Amino acid sequence: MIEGMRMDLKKSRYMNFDELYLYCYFVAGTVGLMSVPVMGISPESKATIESVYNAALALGIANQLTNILRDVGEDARRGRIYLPQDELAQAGLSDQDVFDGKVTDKWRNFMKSQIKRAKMFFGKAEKGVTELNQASRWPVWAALLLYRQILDEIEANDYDNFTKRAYVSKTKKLVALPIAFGRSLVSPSSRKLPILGKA
Ligand SMILES: CC(C)=CCC/C(C)=C/CC/C(C)=C/CC/C(C)=C/COP(=O)(O)OP(=O)(O)O
Repeated sequence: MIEGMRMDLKKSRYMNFDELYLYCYFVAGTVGLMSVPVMGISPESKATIESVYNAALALGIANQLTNILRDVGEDARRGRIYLPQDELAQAGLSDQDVFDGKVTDKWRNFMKSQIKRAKMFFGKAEKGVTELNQASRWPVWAALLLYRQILDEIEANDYDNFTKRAYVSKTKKLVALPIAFGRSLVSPSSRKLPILGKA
């Protein structure tokens, strides 16, 4: 984690997703990994320990990617671009376009693919939540559902993450909590098929 903070002080550009992933791993993936022994794995879980850690790591990465996508405008105003440089170029975008902050079709398409990838990490994370101890499942489901909705809000803002800060309304938060609670009642043993434990 300290390495990630060091990296953030030294770097303001990421050449490709591998570099960005490493940064996300350091600053957020590590938080996810450290949470597992604190929260505990359910005694009923038949999943491999490795698969639970992988899900926790994925939630850290998903959260950090979401943070980055939400804060594009704010970061650009501080001269920072966390988006992968090669993917920006492939989309026909330059740093200057990010600094100019105009929502164009190129930007929308670029953002769609970035959001899709972040959602994929949330998907990986979902597979591990049920394996956690009962008491930890509700807050983790709540955090996952609420944070993932920030991505939906970026879409709802027509991908304007330059001038708008995507956030989840109080009403949507209140709706998410009972949904998270419902999901937290699913225990590892009540699963029909063991979906974890395989590579
Ligand atoms: C899914 C399973 C099996 C377990 C759960 C494991 C957990 C709790 C994962 C979550 C890890 C987590 C909370 C990561 C934090 C990521 C994050 C959003 C960091 C934000 O850091 P900054 O970049 O300082 O934020 P700002 O940009 O808002 O300042």
